[in-house]
Amino acid sequence: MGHASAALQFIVQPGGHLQGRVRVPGDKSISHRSIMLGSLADGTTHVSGFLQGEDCLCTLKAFRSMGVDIEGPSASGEVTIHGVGLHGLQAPSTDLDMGNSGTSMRLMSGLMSGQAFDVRMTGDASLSKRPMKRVTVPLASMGAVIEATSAGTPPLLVRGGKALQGIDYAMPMASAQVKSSLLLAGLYAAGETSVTEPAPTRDHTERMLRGFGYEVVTEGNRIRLQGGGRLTATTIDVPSDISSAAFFMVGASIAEGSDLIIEHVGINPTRTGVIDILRLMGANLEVLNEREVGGEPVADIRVRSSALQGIQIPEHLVPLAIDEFPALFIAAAFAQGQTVLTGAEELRVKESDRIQVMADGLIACGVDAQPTPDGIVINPGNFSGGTIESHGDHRIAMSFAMAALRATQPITINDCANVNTSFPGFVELAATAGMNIRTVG
Ligand SMILES: O=C(O)C1=C[C@@H](OP(=O)(O)O)[C@@H](O)[C@H](O)C1
Ligand SMILES: C=C(OP(=O)(O)O)C(=O)O
Repeated sequence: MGHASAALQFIVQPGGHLQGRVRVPGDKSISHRSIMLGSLADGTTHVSGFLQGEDCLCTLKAFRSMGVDIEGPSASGEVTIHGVGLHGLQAPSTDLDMGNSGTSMRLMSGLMSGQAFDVRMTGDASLSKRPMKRVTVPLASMGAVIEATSAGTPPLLVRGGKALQGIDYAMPMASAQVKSSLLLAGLYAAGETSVTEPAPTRDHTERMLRGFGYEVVTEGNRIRLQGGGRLTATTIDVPSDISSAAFFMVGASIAEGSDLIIEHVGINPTRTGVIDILRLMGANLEVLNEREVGGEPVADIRVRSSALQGIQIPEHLVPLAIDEFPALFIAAAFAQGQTVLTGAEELRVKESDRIQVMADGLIACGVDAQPTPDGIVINPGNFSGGTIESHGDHRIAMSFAMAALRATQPITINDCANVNTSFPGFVELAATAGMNIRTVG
């Protein structure tokens, strides 16, 4: 992981529009969870539409190194997982490399806490700076023993052979990773584990556990399960990732003359904040052909260009669009009037500090962007172009690529190799849809 060149650049020429039909890769959150639960189930789980991004491949390799026989992924994203049962994992002979993936590190912290063996989990430079106390502290209160750096960052050494006890935990931040980590530890804990979220977050773990026949109760913002059950193998059809679709929603909204259909997008209501926010800004988005695929709602999304308005982003939408803010800041930069975001301090602890890094990039392009502790104020102006430092953050890189559609000068984006963590084939797909984008390095 992360061996691709850090010097990879995107060079995007200004102008153009997006048209036709595109299908973006599979959902990252669902792909991770399909490997985890499929590995721990009794029986054989078939996954289609699996995201072959580096993040999910880290999760897949981790389970292979713990003795799970996993076939694929095939070129079309088919994966077959021969589950070993909740107690069938074996000690890996090496550290588990989680690459750039916070989801892998945090969810696995919970799962590994319930195993009979020790595991050491490492990550790349970005992941090694991300906060893990948000999982290690509540897991410790369940009886887990996890060693981290003094700053509470990876590498993490998770000690095995500990008896876990269920807890009733009120999460201090709205995090699906923390919720999922505790629920996965709860599978191994005595009694009930319950997590209360301050605001709804993505519920893929709960849905997928139910899909594997495990009872999970959701009452308002409280989610609970009993330890000691079993998972039964199932079939998982992974929809396209709305977080990847978001770049194209923003690109088609800002680029005059665009008319794009993004196919088979997951529209789980805990993920659709980006649609709500863009609509509040005046975007022309149609949700077509809604259907249910393997327990997750899916639709085609038609996007036509429109004149966007700056808005005050409602705080309740923040967790429902958490990964889409880099793209939404680009939309705001081309809107009429000011956009204000608050209540989004979580953006500072993603693959980069997404508030600061986006503000720096917008300013480099000539836009007035003022970071605040928990958000940003964007005053759209003359968006010229320039050179952007993505800091190895995939979502920063793809967001600025889309900005070129309305910029007046070319945009060069540095350090783009990590686009492969979530969106392999981004450059090719963007070019097919009408962008003038190439890679160098
Ligand atoms: O559970 C998940 O799959 C994810 C949860 C979110 O993180 P947080 O739980 O830290 O908000 C999100 O940013 C991440 O890309 C994926
Ligand atoms: C925050 C993200 O992922 P992770 O936390 O898994 O690294 C993301 O993909 O935007």
